[in-house]
Amino acid sequence: MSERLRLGVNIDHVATIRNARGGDHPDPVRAAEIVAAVGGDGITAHLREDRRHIRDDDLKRIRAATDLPLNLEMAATEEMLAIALAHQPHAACIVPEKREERTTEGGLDAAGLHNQLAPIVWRLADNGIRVSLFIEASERQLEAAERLRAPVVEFHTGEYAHAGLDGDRDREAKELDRIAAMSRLAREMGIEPHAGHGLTYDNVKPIAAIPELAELNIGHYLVGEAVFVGLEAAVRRMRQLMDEAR
Ligand SMILES: CC(=O)[C@@H](O)[C@H](O)COP(=O)(O)O
Ligand SMILES: NCC(=O)COP(=O)(O)O
Repeated sequence: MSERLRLGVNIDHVATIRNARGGDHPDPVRAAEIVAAVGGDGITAHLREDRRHIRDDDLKRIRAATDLPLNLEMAATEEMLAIALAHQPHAACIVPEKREERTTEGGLDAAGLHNQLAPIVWRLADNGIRVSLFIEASERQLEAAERLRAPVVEFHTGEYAHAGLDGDRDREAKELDRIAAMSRLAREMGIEPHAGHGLTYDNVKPIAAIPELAELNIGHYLVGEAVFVGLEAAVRRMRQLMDEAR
């Protein structure tokens, strides 16, 4: 099952740089256009409740500027549901959100939050939006995703990335094994597995080599690299590493 692994580029942190000065530059829409031109498979944007990077009008402009599928990352709230229904992204990835966190620290507790998630997941699905759940790679969370009838899960690769940064090879290998095993299980359950968070040129290949994974979403590192080499070159290089891994 080693189909071409899709690359969704998360452009949140182009907006972070823009917002540092409160103006219009750099525009995440321009980033989305570059991703489309260079052969990226999708745009990911996380409309945080505090609007620290992507803002509501960015979604509208991104939708208008490119035909690439938009994967909207969102908290499971009525406010975000209404925004998703208004903008009709290709996919909505439900993520956990804490106002005070620096970034998304862990996976969504799809098991513990079933009753809160179900109406949101099902209304998105009823409106033709492909729902993904951003979860830890665990059997419990996969079973919860199955109960919620989510067609897609995205495994949070943050722990894998942190283990690598800490130089803890055992933990890194354990995390990788866990993501690989849960990717296999997801396929057995008929759920399409994706992965993302904290992926870089250095750590992407073992993840990209997991044959069951259909998509990676990568953002912060690519935007950081783009400062040095440009977004086009950064996306091309990531694409090349992903292709080499398969
Ligand atoms: C859910 C997720 O992993 C992304 O949203 C990504 O981390 C970029 O957004 P933040 O840096 O705001 O978490
Ligand atoms: N869902 C993960 C994502 O979109 C990108 O995460 P990161 O590469 O910005 O850490």
